[in-house]
Amino acid sequence: MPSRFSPPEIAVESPPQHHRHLHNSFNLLPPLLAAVVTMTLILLTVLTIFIYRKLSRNRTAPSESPRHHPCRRFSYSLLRRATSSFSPSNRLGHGGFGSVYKGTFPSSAQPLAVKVMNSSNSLQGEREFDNELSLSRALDSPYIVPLIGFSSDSRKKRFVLVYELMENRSVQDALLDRKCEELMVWSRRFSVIEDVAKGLEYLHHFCDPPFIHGDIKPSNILLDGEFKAKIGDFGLARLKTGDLVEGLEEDEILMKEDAVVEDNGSILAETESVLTGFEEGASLTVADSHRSPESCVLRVLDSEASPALSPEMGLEKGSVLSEGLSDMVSVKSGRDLVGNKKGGSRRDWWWKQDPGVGSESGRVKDYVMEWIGNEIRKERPKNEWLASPSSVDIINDCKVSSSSVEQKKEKIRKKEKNRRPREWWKEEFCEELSKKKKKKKRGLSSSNNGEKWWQRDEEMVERKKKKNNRGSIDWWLDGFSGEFKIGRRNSQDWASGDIPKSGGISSTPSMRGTVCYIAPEYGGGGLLSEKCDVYSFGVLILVVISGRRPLQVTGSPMSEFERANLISWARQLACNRRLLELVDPCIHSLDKDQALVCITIALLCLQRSPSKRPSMKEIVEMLSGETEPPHLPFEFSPSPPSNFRFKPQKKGG
Ligand SMILES: Nc1ncnc2c1ncn2[C@@H]1O[C@H](COP(=O)(O)OP(=O)(O)OP(=O)(O)O)[C@@H](O)[C@H]1O
Repeated sequence: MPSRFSPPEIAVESPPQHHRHLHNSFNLLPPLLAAVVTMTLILLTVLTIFIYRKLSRNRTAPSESPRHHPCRRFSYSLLRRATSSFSPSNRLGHGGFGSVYKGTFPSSAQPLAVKVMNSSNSLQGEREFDNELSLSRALDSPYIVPLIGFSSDSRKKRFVLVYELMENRSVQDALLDRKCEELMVWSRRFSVIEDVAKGLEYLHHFCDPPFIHGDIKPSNILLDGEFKAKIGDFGLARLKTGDLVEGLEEDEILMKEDAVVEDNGSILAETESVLTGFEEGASLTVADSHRSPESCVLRVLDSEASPALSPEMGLEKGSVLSEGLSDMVSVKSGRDLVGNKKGGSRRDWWWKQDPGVGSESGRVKDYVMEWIGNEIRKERPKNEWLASPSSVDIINDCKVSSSSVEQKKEKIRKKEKNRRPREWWKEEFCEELSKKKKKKKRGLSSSNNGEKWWQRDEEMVERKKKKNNRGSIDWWLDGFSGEFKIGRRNSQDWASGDIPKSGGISSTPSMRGTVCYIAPEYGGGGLLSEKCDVYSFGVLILVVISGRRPLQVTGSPMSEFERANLISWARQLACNRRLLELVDPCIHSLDKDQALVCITIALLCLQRSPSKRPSMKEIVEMLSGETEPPHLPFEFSPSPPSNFRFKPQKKGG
């Protein structure tokens, strides 16, 4: 019988205690690892989300803009790539505060215009950037250049604005420089005028809050691919504080009578008042006298609002601001200027013949005079008729006896061949100035009697009309009222000129407009009102219709001197009922009625009294034919033929 084998009992030793612990640890390891990995993953995810959100906010964070096209923040490197490192070949143009480049994002085909503000040397660029950004985001109209985005880094002083590209660039560029064939059709020019009028109407009356552009001129009117015009560059724009502006319009200007230098329509007065500002602590930098006066931007820099000018920054009164401002007539002004007449006559600048003695005024004089002289010489370098009064005689003699003209011309040509040309135009201006001086001495021009300056002005026009024997230069100078003017300001002006801040919009009184486009009352120290835009729009209409700059010397001598000042020429043509002569001869398919309406509107806009200028709403109605333009004011009524002529030198015997 098989015995049952029972295995020997093996004493099973229980594992030692530390082994059990080890075993337990091994058991715990996987979940522990899992926990660590999970935690790490969670941390990484959170970190990634954080970084991603930060990056994406930097690149594309939508602003609180009410616009349909949200204004986005772009990284500087993205914009650099979009413009091939701001390559000069992509440069579309250059303004007072930097350059504009064409670009495209790698991810989209939309072409862009990238404006890089040069703010390395002054705060003005940064200010314009802030101003433009705050305002443009609030605007949404087919007549305004859309702002797509921006990039800003105040530490590195990089401020960039990104706009929709306007294929045909500015009116200045397309009409005055390139003379685009497309703009030689009347309907296109008319639609440019209409579009700008509607854009300004939107700014003044429909957008919320309403704005004043402050710098309407051809280089700020951009043309898209179909030559539709849009208003751009809101760097000098301000909030239109309706009641304040309208309420102050007349009273404040009246109060500023003293601030406005006697306005008798003379370029000398205008030029002088600019210079007077300089005598009192202004600064001017003019890098290139070949550039036209309208390429100069007047910016009055308040000493308090402009740390760029503070002594701590090493800049003193009258010092040159910066390279970047080189095309600007910049006037440092402010409360310290109140009545601070320096010793000597305010008109002394003219007679300071040595610009090198450190006088800023000398430089301004040089600028204006050199520019006119350059223009004249540039166009007709061989025309010795310009060289001396005796040459002018030849012109006059031409009318009398054409047979001897050639002989005389030849004689004078030989005589003056090696002589430095006498600049007759300078002499004329000097003559005019001394006449005014004498007049003032007699006290004629100081009578004030509480009249508004424009009333005096209009009376002067009437007086002038009655007076038939006007000097040759008077007539030509009529249109310059305000175009070159910066009047004195008193502390009250500055205080009242400071429109209260609202919605982060710059209210600094430190900015002006552009020479030739700036309204006389604003250049003369008044407030910026929507009527300043209306005035600039008037100049713009004349430029668009005539295809000429507001100050331009070209072509044949006699007619050109007459036309050089576009505004006075238009006024003169109105008096002589020859308005259509203003129309660019290159224009075809002209609608004469439309052209007459446009010129009439321009003249209404250019009235010296801001309150007499029409509103943009009224202008749009006139342009659309809804209402008839009113009759031109009395100053444009027909008068006896102008006495404009070159003054022949009296000959002995
Ligand atoms: N959105 C745009 N599309 C195409 N071209 C543009 C655009 N914006 C500006 N430009 C071009 O760049 C030029 C310079 O513009 P910018 O606004 O910087 O200066 P400006 O208006 O000429 O002078 P400033 O601003 O000093 O008065 C314009 O004249 C225009 O030709």
